[in-house]
Order: sequence, then structure tokens, then C-alpha cells
Amino acid sequence: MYMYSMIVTSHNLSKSFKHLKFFNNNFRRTFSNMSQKINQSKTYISVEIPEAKPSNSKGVFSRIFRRNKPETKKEGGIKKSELKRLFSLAKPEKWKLVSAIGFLVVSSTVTMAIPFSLGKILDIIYVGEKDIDAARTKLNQVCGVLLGVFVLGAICNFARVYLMSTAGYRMTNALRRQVFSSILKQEQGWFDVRPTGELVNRLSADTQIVGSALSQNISDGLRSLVMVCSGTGMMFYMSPELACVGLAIVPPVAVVAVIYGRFVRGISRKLQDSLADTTKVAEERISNVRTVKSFAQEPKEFVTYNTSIDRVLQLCYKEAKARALFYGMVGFSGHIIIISVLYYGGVMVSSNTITVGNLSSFLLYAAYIGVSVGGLSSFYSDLNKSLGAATRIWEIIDREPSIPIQGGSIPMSVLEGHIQFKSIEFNYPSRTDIDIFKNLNLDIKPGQTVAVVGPSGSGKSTLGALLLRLYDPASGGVFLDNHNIKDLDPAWLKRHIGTVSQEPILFSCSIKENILYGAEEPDKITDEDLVKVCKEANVYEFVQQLPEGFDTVVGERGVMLSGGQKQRVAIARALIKDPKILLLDEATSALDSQSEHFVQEALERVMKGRTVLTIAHRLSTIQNADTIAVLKNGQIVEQGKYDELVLHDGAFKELIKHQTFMQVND
Ligand SMILES: Nc1ncnc2c1ncn2[C@@H]1O[C@H](COP(=O)(O)OP(=O)(O)OP(=O)(O)O)[C@@H](O)[C@H]1O
Repeated sequence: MYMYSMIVTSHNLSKSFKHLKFFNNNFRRTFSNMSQKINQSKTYISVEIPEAKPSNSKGVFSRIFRRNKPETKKEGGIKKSELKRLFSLAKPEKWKLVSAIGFLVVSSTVTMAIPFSLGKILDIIYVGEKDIDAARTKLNQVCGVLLGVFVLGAICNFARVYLMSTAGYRMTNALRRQVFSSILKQEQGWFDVRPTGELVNRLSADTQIVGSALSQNISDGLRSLVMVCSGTGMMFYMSPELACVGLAIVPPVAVVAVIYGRFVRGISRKLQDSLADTTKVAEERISNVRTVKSFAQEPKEFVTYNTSIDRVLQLCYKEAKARALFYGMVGFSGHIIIISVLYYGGVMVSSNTITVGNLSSFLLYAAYIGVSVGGLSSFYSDLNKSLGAATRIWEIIDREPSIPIQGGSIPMSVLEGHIQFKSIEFNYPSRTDIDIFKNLNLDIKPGQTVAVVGPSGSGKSTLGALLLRLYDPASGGVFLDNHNIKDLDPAWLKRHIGTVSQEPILFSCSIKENILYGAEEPDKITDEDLVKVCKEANVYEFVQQLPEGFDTVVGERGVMLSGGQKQRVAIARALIKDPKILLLDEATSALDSQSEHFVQEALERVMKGRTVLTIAHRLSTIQNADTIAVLKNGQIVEQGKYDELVLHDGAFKELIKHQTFMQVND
């Protein structure tokens, strides 16, 4: 028995899967089951490998697992490298931040001048009882200077807050851009195991926390730091003896602040995870509200959401308890400072070792320090909170997709459209225990229409997903004009494949914008091109009847159009790029017979001169196809023309006989 361990994240897990091809199915299944549980968060796991394993597995495992060695850092502590990385996010805004810090130093200095000036004024008033005129002149001078200093302080405060806030917003924006582009870069398999709500939460809430930590919180923290340092300096300058008495409580408070900061970081991560779950629940229900309503499940969904936000609330209670305890303690410590200064200072005034004015200044400094220590600890806890959020963001930003969105070569100037699936073995990254294809081979000649049929769940749509390179096969390859599509630029590949699926998703914009979404260079599409494509796709006629024509907004996911209309807009969207290859994934199966007629008519027109892979349910499509390929048990088991296949006692005939297949086809 061999034992390996690592911190598992969904990222290194998917890498690890790649190395697991040669393990037996039982082991892969165990590993996959674990993955279901751990894909949401970092988890430490140990894996036991039976001795009856392929001889080279130990080496591979050592490689995977060594690469993912558990970090030795204590949970909750701040790592220098993390802090460095967090602050590096502020680099693009460094000049704004440096200026803001300059203004902060001036405005804090002004604030810290108040107690000292107040002491001086008090001493002038006190002396003024003996020499009123001299005292009044002095008083006027001091107050005049102070007024000027306060105006300067106000201006600096304005500049500090403005610069820090705008820098914070810009950093949040930049971070959101980075996270969004990293999300979009990921391959389809990554999205399969990540709820949209969780990603939206990272994009909106986590980036916001990090952005404000780097601006507002740092600004407040620095201000508190400047005030604590200068206040302490002034206290020691005025009376070192009294300063020692007043500040005796600060070290234990600092220790508690560190413990509290660690706690906050831990709880903040849990809180953000729970919030992400809540967003996921809400997002899924709201985006599928039609289904919720059709099944009258509003009360149940309300309960589901309530349960989810109650979990968040429980964590908030925990955090609130710790926060209340901490702030209560900080407030109490501040008061202890004041009372000890007042008591000991009072004794010193009575023995004439300090003036009344100096004691007053001292008391104010003590009060400022008390408040600023509170500010510093809240800065520390916010910093911990933002590190929790930043870690979640970095998980996304650092992830290299296994399938790039662009790059690779474009070897042919003219694309023939010859598609070959060669010895394909495939299973979905999220369900590695189920083999979808086992040594699948299919050859689609240029200009041919090939219909793929097979029982539900046999992998017909998966074949289309492999052609679009949404997933890579575990072994074997998809070839286009004899080039493995892995070597081709994915963006170029997708430009040459027009896709129409069973439930086309349109965006919430106008019909014209939806159609142009498929174009490589939308600006170069003329109105004539648009009309031509729309006529071919049977879109033109119904668009003419809409009051706003092509500018009609279709609503979210195209909800304002009928199924057949959406389908035809999707055909126009696929056609606008004039693709050499068409991928029709059960494009007419969800339509009634009249809509089907319009869509089918459009499809037949646009299939001419193109290589077509159609995932078929309708007999009409199958009958016209050049070849029908029957998919069964992960392989193409039969291939031929409709008339040949029906005569032969094989899988196709069996399919036709099969009740469900007949229902779908009729
Ligand atoms: N993203 C995914 N992650 C994991 N498993 C998946 C995913 N998509 C499909 N599957 C599984 O892969 C198998 C093949 O699915 P596919 O959609 O290709 O079948 P199909 O033949 O097109 O089915 P149907 O005719 O019902 O549309 C099914 O068992 C399905 O559950």
C-alpha cells in the first residue's frame, strides 16, 4: 500500500486526472468521487494506492503530489508572499496612492497638532489672568495660525479621500477585468463543475473587498498608524513617565488584535463561500424562473433560499460576536488609558511636575491613540478579510486552461471540410468514471451530410462538443483536413463551424445584434449580407412583421421569440460567418410541425455545399443524409445510407423499432 497526500484544488485535480489514464477503473472512480466532494474548496486529502497498480504509477503519483505539497503556513496567518502579491495589485495606481499618502501625512499631522495647541491655549488662558492684553494677542495669533492649519488639513483630507477612493474603484475594475478574462479563458470542463453564482460572487464581491482593502482600508489604517506613532511620540516628548503609565495596556491589546485578525480571516473565507452558495441558489432559481413557476415551486424555492441565507447569518453571528467582544475590549482599553493618565496626571499636576495645559494635551493624545488603536485593529482584520478574498481570486487568475482560446497554427488557406474522428477515447472531466467513447472512428468527407443517431445519452452531442474542441479526447484525435484540431487555432476553428443547437440561447439585445454575434468582423457586414442570410434562414419574413424589425430586442435568452423564431435566428447567426462546416445538434427536435417546416426548409437550403454533422432525431433529416452513423456503447457500430441500413438487421433497425426512437421521430 502506498500513501500520497496533497492539498487538492479543482485545478491540480484536473491536472492529476490527466496522469491517471492508466489506473484501473476502480481507482479512477474513487478518485472521481473524491473530486465531486472537493471541487468547491481546497481540501487536504490522502490517497492510498494498492500495490496491484501499474509499475510506473508510483512515479507519476509522486510527480503530481510532490508538485502539490501541502503548504506549511498556519491557517489564518498572513504570509509575506501573499501580502506582497496583494500590494502588487496596487502598482498601477502607485502615484495616486503615494500622493494620497502624502496628503494623509499632512492631514494627520494637522489632527495631531490639535491637542498640543489646545494645551498651549489653555496655558495662555491660565497665564492671561495676570496679563490680559498680552494673553489676548497671543491667543489671537495662535487661533489665527490654527485656523489656517485646519483649512490646510481639510484640503488635504479631501484630496486623500478622493484619491484613495478613485484608486480603489480603479483597482476593483482592473481586478474584475482580470478575473472575468481568466474565467472566460477556462475550458468548458472547468465550468461544468462550477456554479455560475459562485463565479459571479468572486467577480463582484471578492474583487470589491480586495479593491477597498487596498485603498480605503489602507488609507484608514495608515492614518491610524500615523496617529498612534505621532501621538506616542508626543506623549513621550511631554512626559515619558506619564506615557509609560498610559501605554502599558497597548501590548496586550496588540496581541488580542493579532488573534482576532486570524479569526476574522478564517471566518471571512467561510462567509464568502456561503455567500457564493447563496448567490448560486438565487441565480439558478431566477434564471430558471419559468420552470419554477411551471411546477408551482415558489414556496419550496423560498425555503431553499432561506436555508442558504440562514447559513450565512449563522456565520455573521459568529463574526459579530467576535467583533463585538473585540471592539468592546478596544474601547475599554482606550478608557483605561484615559483614566490612568487622568489619575496619574492629576497627581503630577498637584506636585507641579506638569502644567494643566500639558495634562489636557496629554489626555487628548491618549484619547486619539485609543481611537487609532481601534482603527489599526480594524485595518488588520480587514486586511485578513481581503487576503481571504484575494486567495479565492488568485485561484482563478492563476489557472491555466487546458484548452487555450486562441493560438496554434492555421495551416490551410482553403478549408475543404474533411472531418475525421480517429480512435477517440473520452470521458467528461467531471465524470471520469464513465467512458463516453471507446475507440470511436468516424470519417466525414468534405461536403457530406452525416447524421449521427443513437439512443439517448449515447454521446451524440458530445461528438459535436469534441469537434468544437470544447473538450479534448483522452486519446485519439479529431482531424480537420488531416490536421489534428489540437494543433489548430481554436478561434480559427470555431469561425469555420456554424452551430445550431436544440435550444439556441440568444442574448438580450436586438435581433440584428444577435445575428451579427456570429460574424468575425460585424462592422464589415452590410445590410444586403444581413438580408441575404436572413432570407436563407427564413428569418426575414417574420422580422418584417415586427414593429421594430431587426432592432427588436429579444429579451433575456430570447424569451420574446417563439421556439421556431429563435431557432431561425440561430441559423442566421451560424450562417453569417459563411462556415464550411455546420453542426446541427437536434436543431428541429423541440419544434412543432409548422415551425419545424420553416426551420427544416432553411436548414436544407444552408446545408448545400457544406460539410454537415447533424445530430438527428427527425426521419426527414436522416433520409436525406449521405451517411447515417449509429452510435452505440461508445462506438460507431453501423454506417450507411438510410435505405441500406433499414434492410439490414442491425443497430439502426433496432433503433427504429425502439418505441422511444419512433416517438421522437414521429
Ligand atoms: N458536461 C457534462 N459533464 C458530465 N457528463 C456529461 C456532460 N454532458 C453530457 N454528459 C453525459 O455524457 C453522456 C452523453 O451525453 P450526450 O449529451 O452527448 O448524449 P446524447 O446522445 O446527445 O443524448 P440525447 O439524445 O439525450 O441528447 C450522458 O451520459 C450524459 O449524462
